[in-house]
Amino acid sequence: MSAVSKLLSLTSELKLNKSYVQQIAEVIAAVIEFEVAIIDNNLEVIAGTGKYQSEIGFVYGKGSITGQIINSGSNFVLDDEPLNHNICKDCNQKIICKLKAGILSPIIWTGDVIGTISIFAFDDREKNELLSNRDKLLDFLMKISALISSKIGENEMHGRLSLMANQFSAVINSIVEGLVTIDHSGFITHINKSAEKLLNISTQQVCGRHINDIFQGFSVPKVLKLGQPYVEQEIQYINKGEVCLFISTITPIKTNQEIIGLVISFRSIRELRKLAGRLIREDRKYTLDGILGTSKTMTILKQKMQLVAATDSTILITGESGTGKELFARAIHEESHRKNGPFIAINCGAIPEMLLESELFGYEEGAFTGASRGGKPGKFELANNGTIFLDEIGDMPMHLQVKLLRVLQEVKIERIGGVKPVWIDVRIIAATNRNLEEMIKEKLFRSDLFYRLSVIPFYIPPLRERKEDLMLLLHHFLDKYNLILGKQITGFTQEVQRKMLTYPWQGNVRELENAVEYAVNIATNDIIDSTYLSSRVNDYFEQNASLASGDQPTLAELEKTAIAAALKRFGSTGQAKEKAADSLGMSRSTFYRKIKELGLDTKFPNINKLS
Ligand SMILES: Nc1ncnc2c1ncn2[C@@H]1O[C@H](COP(=O)(O)OP(=O)(O)OP(=O)(O)O)[C@@H](O)[C@H]1O
Repeated sequence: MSAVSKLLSLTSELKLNKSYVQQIAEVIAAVIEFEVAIIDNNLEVIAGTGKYQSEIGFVYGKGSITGQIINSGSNFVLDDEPLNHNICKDCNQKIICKLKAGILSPIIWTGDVIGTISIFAFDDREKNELLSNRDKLLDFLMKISALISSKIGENEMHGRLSLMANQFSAVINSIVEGLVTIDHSGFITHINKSAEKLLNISTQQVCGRHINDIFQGFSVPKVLKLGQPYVEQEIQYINKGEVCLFISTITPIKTNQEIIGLVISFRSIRELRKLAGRLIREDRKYTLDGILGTSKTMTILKQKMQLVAATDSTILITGESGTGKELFARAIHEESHRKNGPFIAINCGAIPEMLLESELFGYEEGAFTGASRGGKPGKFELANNGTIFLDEIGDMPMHLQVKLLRVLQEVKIERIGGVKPVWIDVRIIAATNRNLEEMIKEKLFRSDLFYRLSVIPFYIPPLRERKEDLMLLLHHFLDKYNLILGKQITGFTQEVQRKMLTYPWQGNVRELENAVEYAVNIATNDIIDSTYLSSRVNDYFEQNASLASGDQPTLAELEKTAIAAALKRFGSTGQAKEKAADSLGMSRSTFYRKIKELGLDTKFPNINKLS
């Protein structure tokens, strides 16, 4: 017990062990036939026999002999009646005290006097006996006193150990890793809560079983022999026929250089992969560098976006669905000085017209039936000091287009039912996959709003127009889903590549990613062939049979023909090659690499002839 808690509860060490000290008192009294008293440092009688048993709980005064022994910490032999003895002069009990003689010994624990153990004589026969054996009895009491101290130490240690064990078990059970401990023969001694969950097994079912009944993939004797920790070992657990793979770390438990067991900590590989996939995705997300694309159009797009990110001008991003409009909008926000402010996205096409106005501009309390108490801020207010992304702006109803135009002109909003304007500092990025110019002609979109929004217009070309990006994305998504799903698929057959390059990808990058995820999920080979493509993709080629037929040139052939044609058209000087690369939407370095890979530079006689 700590000093603080002892003070708070006023519980002495002796009192905490009172049943033990009472037993001691009774044993001594039975052996030496004197009355025994054990009194703590609060001068309270904790245990005793005869008169002292009935005094348990009684507190003596400071002037009592015990009080003085506790103060001095020395043994004492009372060889006369209290009234005649100097030590008893300040005791408030001395008039009624019937003592004839006594021997007192302090109980010392961790250097402090925590009480006394005493034997007393109450008649002349006892007095003679006690005094004639004083040395032996004192020695005996000192030994008993030491015994009590060691028992207190033992109990305290036991208490501390069980507190530590409880804390340790709480820590062990709170960690996400599964933990299994085994003894030196490989029998399981303990598992934590996470292990119970991961193995779908209870402690009772598993403790006492051999580790190799549970895990396959490592040899206990080998680990015990080497005595080295094993890091990131793959181990297998078969649960009702289903194989679960874990990554484990195996650490020997040593005492005095001897290995007495092992701790196996493990995590599900599947979960780790999911985590890695998420981290990769999140890490890469939302910066212009993180947007994949090396085609000329994408490279220029990213450069321009980098430049305008620094300004506050309104941006309109157009492009088919799934081309990455929101991704670009987020990246612009991240590259801007507003990056520490909020990025608020709202899909104007997905919210019912009735709600869109209040979602955008908020409302005051009582603005309409059902309006929340205290009102509600709209997305514009929430985006203050940041960026608002108005997705599917082409779906915004006409009356809200008017209101939005006013916001753009006046940089302030009014909540529905509100009277005072709220000034906002928000950058607007709008996006649509609709042709706003056509909509203007059909009077479905306001031209004044269009011009206000498209201060800086960006068009993201569809995937089918940037084949170089398509191949890059294809392999990126293959790596990503290999990692997430724990597969080792190495690539795509020529036929699949050709199909991927020919398929129109109406859903663009989103659709491509879904197609790869689907294929990696169901593939059982290490290469993706046409059987692993979704029926949507395969149906397309069934309906357009000629597109995917074997008569079609391979990807490499297509590339070779395109590059050769460009070289033929522009020539093979440095400047000409640059123009040729431009015309193919390829970066210069890729173009040079391809020429080399395809053997076009020196081995293509026509080119040299034409240049
Ligand atoms: N260049 C790219 N690199 C990596 N991932 C991309 C790229 N372009 C798009 N994606 C991914 O494709 C998916 C669709 O992107 P996003 O939502 O930005 O498209 P969108 O044009 O806004 O679509 P919609 O018009 O349907 O709202 C997202 O998962 C995005 O991360």
